[in-house]
Amino acid sequence: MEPILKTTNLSIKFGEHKAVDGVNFEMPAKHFKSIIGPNGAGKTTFFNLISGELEPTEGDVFLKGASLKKKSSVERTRLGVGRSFQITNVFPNLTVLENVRLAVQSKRKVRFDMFRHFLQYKNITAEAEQILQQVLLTDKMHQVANQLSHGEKRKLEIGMLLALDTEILLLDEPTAGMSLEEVPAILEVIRSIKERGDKTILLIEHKMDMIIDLSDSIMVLFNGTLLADGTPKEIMDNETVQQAYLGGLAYE
Ligand SMILES: Nc1ncnc2c1ncn2[C@@H]1O[C@H](COP(=O)(O)OP(=O)(O)OP(=O)(O)O)[C@@H](O)[C@H]1O
Repeated sequence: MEPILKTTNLSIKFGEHKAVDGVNFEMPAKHFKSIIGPNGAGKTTFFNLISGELEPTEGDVFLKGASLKKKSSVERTRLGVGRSFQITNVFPNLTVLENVRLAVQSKRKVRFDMFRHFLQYKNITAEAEQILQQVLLTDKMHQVANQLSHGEKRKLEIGMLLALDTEILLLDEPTAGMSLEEVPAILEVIRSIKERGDKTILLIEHKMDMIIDLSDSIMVLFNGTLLADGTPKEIMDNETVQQAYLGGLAYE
């Protein structure tokens, strides 16, 4: 079966530095793949190349066999490649519900007009509330976004990504900067998305122990190159990975 997402020789140079270097990767639909690798390995740059924020120096990205070379990041989102929002894309003075409602609206490409589209407006609100339930933010629905804790902001980012309803979710370190108490809730949110079974998920995570039992497969980036790609067990048992990465860095 055609992989849903594939890269061929994907590479980008910043000056003389190859941040992503000839990466060939593919994944089937509804698969959960994690990307690990030490600081500066090229993980976020790899995401930026897939989502279209950066243009490759060489190589290409394919969605269901079709080249994305000429597609902007907005077009890629429309085609089904969703990248988690950074909190900077969230309207800080709007409530959590209002933010998610706007993301639902943007997916539906409708203009807000409460009188002419009252029914549609109710549908959008219902969908936004359902998403907030999924990301465990129902009790914060009416709170202004900039008053959320760090962990809650990350849940909101995931909620806004879900609102766009893309087939593929690119999640860049959703637990970054979180306090230890906040981590289980975000992992629960991710697990529940996986268990619904309708998304293809690519997740960058630093902390190996967090993703072992979530992932169908794990790929390891090192100095911009793809060092290994396999089941969690294969990656744990891989000697090159152990030497390059697991020898201390993964649990730092
Ligand atoms: N826009 C840019 N201009 C120049 N160099 C860049 C740019 N973006 C990334 N780099 C460099 O590319 C390399 C890969 O960075 P990247 O952020 O992708 O790594 P990472 O694996 O995501 O690291 P981390 O785990 O720390 O987030 C680094 O050496 C970084 O300094």
